[in-house]
Amino acid sequence: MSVALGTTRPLPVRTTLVGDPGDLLASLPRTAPYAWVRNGEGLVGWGQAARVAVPPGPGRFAWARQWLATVFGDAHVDDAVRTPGSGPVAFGSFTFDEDAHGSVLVVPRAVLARRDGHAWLTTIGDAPLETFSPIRDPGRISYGDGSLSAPEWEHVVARAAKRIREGELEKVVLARDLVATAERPIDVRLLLTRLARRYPECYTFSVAGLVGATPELLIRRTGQEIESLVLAGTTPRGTGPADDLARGAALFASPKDRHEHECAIASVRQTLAPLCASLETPDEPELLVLPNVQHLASHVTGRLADGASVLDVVAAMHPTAAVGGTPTPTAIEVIRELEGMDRAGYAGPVGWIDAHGDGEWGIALRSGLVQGRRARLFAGGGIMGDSDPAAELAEAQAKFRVMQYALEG
Ligand SMILES: C=C(O[C@H]1C=CC=C(C(=O)O)[C@@H]1O)C(=O)O
Repeated sequence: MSVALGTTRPLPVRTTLVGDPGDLLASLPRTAPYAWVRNGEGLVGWGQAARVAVPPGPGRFAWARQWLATVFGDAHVDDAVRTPGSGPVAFGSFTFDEDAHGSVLVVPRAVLARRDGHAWLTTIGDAPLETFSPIRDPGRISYGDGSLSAPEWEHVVARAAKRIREGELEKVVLARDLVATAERPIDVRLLLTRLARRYPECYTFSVAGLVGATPELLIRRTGQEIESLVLAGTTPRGTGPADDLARGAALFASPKDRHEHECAIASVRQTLAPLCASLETPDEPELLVLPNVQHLASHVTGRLADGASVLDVVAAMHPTAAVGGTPTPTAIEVIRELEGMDRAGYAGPVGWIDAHGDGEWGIALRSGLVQGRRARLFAGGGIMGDSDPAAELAEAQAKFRVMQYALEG
């Protein structure tokens, strides 16, 4: 059934190879751009062939999978490319909290993609597509506190650390929001272009107003193969190469950060193992150096045991301890109690899925929710018993810089 076209016609989908399209993001029209781009490769989409608000609740991923099965199953597909991301594709963003409204799936009317030197275009329907319009600058940006001021948030971090020391839980990830207001409406394409240029190693994404550049790959599924990049443990960049090196070494040697990272790896291992015939997790993390921060990073790979789709794997993994905590149920309660804000799609799964269940989903970090002239920016960090509130605030400020740069250039 074709939902957005308002008819009971199946979606007529056509994918063809195209010549090098250049910068994928440069093809996007102004309204509702969808994107998942890293190092110049990925998928961008525009228009809407079908869209659904996923109802909140514990069954939301199963509901989404069912909806996708209906929309994709009924489509008339002419796919000359037959690769992950060809044929009909849905972009999605799920709220961090399963009880929150705001999760969405969209099948764009056009998807332009590039991988390994090949580019392809998928279109749905015959109606003319919106064409490119010039990108406009949003003008001066001013910032205000979101739900908590910086000192209030430091206080909340101290309370969480105390509860960890008292044994209630092992780790919790706390975040805060900043509200950015521009002089003129914010053109998401400008943010995407700046993010992709400055953070090429990250996944620059845009789905239904949620925009960012996340370094954290929750899961990529290509046939039976899966990959994940687990991040936890962070230090801001230094003042120069020597300071960077010293900070990186200190991060690597920090028991607090290593423990924080081990919690994140353990949660990923625990949720992936039952789904996999084989699973490889490294013994030691590596350093991932980004323009604003350095992270402890572990690259996880595996082979699925059966035909689970990428969304099934997302459902099993979310929320990992990199954005929730350990143990997960207690951490979620503490987040609801202490943060005092709705995370919306921040720290939730964001990405794309095709009709064969392949796809790539990240954790929506270093992101903001853009609406008109306003954007709510989010950043947080893993809190342990020995966390220093001032250091956690500095880490969150460093993470905010990603979206502040996207807004201001
Ligand atoms: C919660 C965030 O980062 C997570 C991912 C990587 C490193 C993290 C950390 O070191 O605290 C966090 O777990 C954020 O960017 O808002």
